[in-house]
Amino acid sequence: MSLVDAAKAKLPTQWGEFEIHALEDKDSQKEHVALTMGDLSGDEPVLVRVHSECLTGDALFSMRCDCGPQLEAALQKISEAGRGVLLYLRQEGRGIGLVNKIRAYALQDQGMDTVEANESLGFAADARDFTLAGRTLQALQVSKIKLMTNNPRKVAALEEAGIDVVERVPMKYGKNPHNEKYLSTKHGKLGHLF
Ligand SMILES: Nc1nc2c(ncn2[C@@H]2O[C@H](COP(=O)(O)OP(=O)(O)OP(=O)(O)O)[C@@H](O)[C@H]2O)c(=O)[nH]1
Ligand SMILES: [Zn+2]
Repeated sequence: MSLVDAAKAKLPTQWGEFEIHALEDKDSQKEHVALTMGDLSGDEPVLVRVHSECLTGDALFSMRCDCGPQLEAALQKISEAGRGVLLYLRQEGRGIGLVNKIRAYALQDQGMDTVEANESLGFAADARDFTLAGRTLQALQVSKIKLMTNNPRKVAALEEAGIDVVERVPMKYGKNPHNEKYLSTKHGKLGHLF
């Protein structure tokens, strides 16, 4: 497999101590991250968040989306369970990269919704390769999970990749006046369950 669990170390956070795994994807040359907590072996399903990179929302406090609050809520839930995995996948802008995401934001500033903006730039509404999530979990030897998401495509893609998703845990966090239209488009056009 081209995805290698290349290095790991302790990662203390405000939600407790995780183990950080740096994963090297030899195909795309991208470096992904998995934060794990507790013993992941055994038959009990593992609580998992598959999070796509959003530099603006995760690190720069943007209120255009719900990514930052979802990221924090996921770490909180894993810490409460004492066991789980957060995959941080480098799929910025639903796979179109940072520069194109900001171009898409500029089009949204002129009135387009998030799907129209992607399409007008020549991209699919969602350009992510979700098989990566399955490969990452396989690299961590996790096969039975409770998935924290509102996105049914993530559930389907993981099932297709051979991961047993026994439960979907809703992630409704971070709604605000600036992301209302974004969230309603996710629901109306991208199939998110809110
Ligand atoms: N192209 C584009 N990408 C966006 C926009 N807003 C947020 N994103 C990206 O969308 C992705 C959000 O990913 P996730 O948090 O995994 O969310 P999701 O697929 O909506 O599903 P959930 O698991 O329900 O959160 C990140 O890669 C963001 O950078 C936008 O307006 N345009
Ligand atoms: Zn975001």
